[in-house]
Amino acid sequence: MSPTLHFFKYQGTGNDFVMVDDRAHQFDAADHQRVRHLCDRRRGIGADGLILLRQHPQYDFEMVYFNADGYLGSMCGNGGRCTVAFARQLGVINNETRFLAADGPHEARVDADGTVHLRMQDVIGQQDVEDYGVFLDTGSPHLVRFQPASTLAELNVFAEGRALRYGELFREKGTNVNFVEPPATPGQPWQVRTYERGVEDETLSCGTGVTAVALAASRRGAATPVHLRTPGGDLRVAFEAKPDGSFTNVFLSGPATYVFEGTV
Ligand SMILES: N[C@H](CCC[C@H](N)C(=O)O)C(=O)O
Repeated sequence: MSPTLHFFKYQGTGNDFVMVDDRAHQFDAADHQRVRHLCDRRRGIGADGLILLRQHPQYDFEMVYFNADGYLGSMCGNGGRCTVAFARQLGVINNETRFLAADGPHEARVDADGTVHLRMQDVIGQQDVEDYGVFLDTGSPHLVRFQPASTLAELNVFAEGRALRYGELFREKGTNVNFVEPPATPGQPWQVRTYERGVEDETLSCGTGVTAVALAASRRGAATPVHLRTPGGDLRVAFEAKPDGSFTNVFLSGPATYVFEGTV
């Protein structure tokens, strides 16, 4: 039997997380089965991932992110914003912070309306992958596929995303897969649906995913900040494109909301 656990539930544009105040480093991160169980929507609390907020000697806190499959994931953008809101709720930070995540240090700022602006790592560049789309690493690996007009709503994201994620090209490490519909008229948002590695399903939104989409869209004329619409809500990505094809000052902005808490 695992010891009693007090948890908090957060969501950011419908990407939902079990959050644990593990400042004391007591949660067994190697217990994949327990994490998977807690994220199970029928047998547990239910979430796309679980996040530990841990104390760190050099940063305000450390964010340790697990996918719903129970294993440590790479960077999670929506989870990062939620962890910042959680740290604020716990009184660990005020409105600005510097914290550590799987891909290195991040800075964030919280507006009066609760919007969290999360600084992502610089992105080295983007790679065209045959007919598959554009590949970028925004802290997590992402394939970006631009779809023809008016096809995104009907697309079978689960089947198509899964085939690519387990396909020949990405088999070893897998990838997240984002399907994008450019705006029909200028000023409208870029629409995005994402199949997530580690959740192994479509989620309502993926933060590192929309970041990848925004940077890929910048090559197709999207100006910073890019407005993106996921099934779970709207996000914005601001960036500075450098002449060598890399990106710096990348910020992911959007809501991060407390849902409930409990004990299991
Ligand atoms: N939902 C997350 C992405 C998690 C990446 C994860 N699925 C992995 O590939 O390890 C986000 O908002 O950025």
